[in-house]
Amino acid sequence: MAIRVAVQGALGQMGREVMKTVSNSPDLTLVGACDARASGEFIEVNGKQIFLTSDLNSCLVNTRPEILVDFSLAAAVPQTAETAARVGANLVIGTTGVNPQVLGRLEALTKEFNISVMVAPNFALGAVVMMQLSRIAARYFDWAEIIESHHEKKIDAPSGTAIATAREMNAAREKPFASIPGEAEHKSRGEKFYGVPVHSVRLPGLVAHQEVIFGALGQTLTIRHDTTSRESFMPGVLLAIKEMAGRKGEFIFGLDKLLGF
Ligand SMILES: NC(=O)C1=CN([C@@H]2O[C@H](COP(=O)(O)OP(=O)(O)OC[C@H]3O[C@@H](n4cnc5c(N)ncnc54)[C@H](OP(=O)(O)O)[C@@H]3O)[C@@H](O)[C@H]2O)C=CC1
Ligand SMILES: O=C(O)C1=N[C@H](C(=O)O)C[C@H](O)C1
Repeated sequence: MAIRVAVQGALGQMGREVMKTVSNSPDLTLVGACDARASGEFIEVNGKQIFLTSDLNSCLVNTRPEILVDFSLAAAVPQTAETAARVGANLVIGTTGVNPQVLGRLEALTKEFNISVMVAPNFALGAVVMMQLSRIAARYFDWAEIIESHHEKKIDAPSGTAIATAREMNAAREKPFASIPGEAEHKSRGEKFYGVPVHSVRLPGLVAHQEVIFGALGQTLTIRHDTTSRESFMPGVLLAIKEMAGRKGEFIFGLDKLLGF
């Protein structure tokens, strides 16, 4: 039987792409769509009429999805998750900027309501590989910096991918990354996350890009990933939907966990 899927943030750049992808997938059925901007109208997705509402609770109660996919706003995630948990929908969350306290609450919801939640800062396979390679390189280089570049409409900074990359690079090491004494006085040195300076660029013309630059005596190593279209995220989103359907009481952070890295 096809997996029933609803989308939160349905009118956004990612939400629209996810609705198209889900409705094109023979194993999935798009049953509901929710967005803060909706005013209770039907929208056409691949020839099918889907009811779009700003009332997530009524959307979920009426459509009973197995999975709610969320690409919306970090500030909205706690309420979205509580609402989904109360109707027993599992969550696949791609929204970034979600703080560790909220992640803790999401994990608690999996136990309280016996639902499963997956949060992934990046669903593009290449980005997941970039993070894995950065984890490996972090063991051998004492110096590292991250430059992440995105479209000018991105609200959060730095990107969720950059924060997760820095955290995992730091966790892969036995000692902190090296730094320059007094560098905190210079804003242009970026903001440090887990000891790694992160620099955020926002420009029209960009989609999503990240460079992780490692340095050592007489050499640098650059690991770079470029997203040129939001289609890049869709295979990862589909994998997450299929993997998370039917799971109970699990909390998973990162697509790498589903790829067996
Ligand atoms: N994990 C991944 O692989 C990826 C993650 N992202 C993340 O996904 C999120 C969305 O990105 P993107 O689609 O580009 O952003 P958009 O701003 O295009 O879309 C977000 C949508 O969510 C709506 N929204 C805002 N608040 C709420 C709410 N309380 N309830 C319901 N809907 C709401 C917005 O409405 P309004 O415009 O009126 O605020 C908008 O329609 C971001 O956090 C981004 O970083 C993006 C790409 C890939
Ligand atoms: O907002 C975006 O566009 C993206 N956000 C995610 C992030 O913050 O890491 C993933 C990707 O970089 C695109």
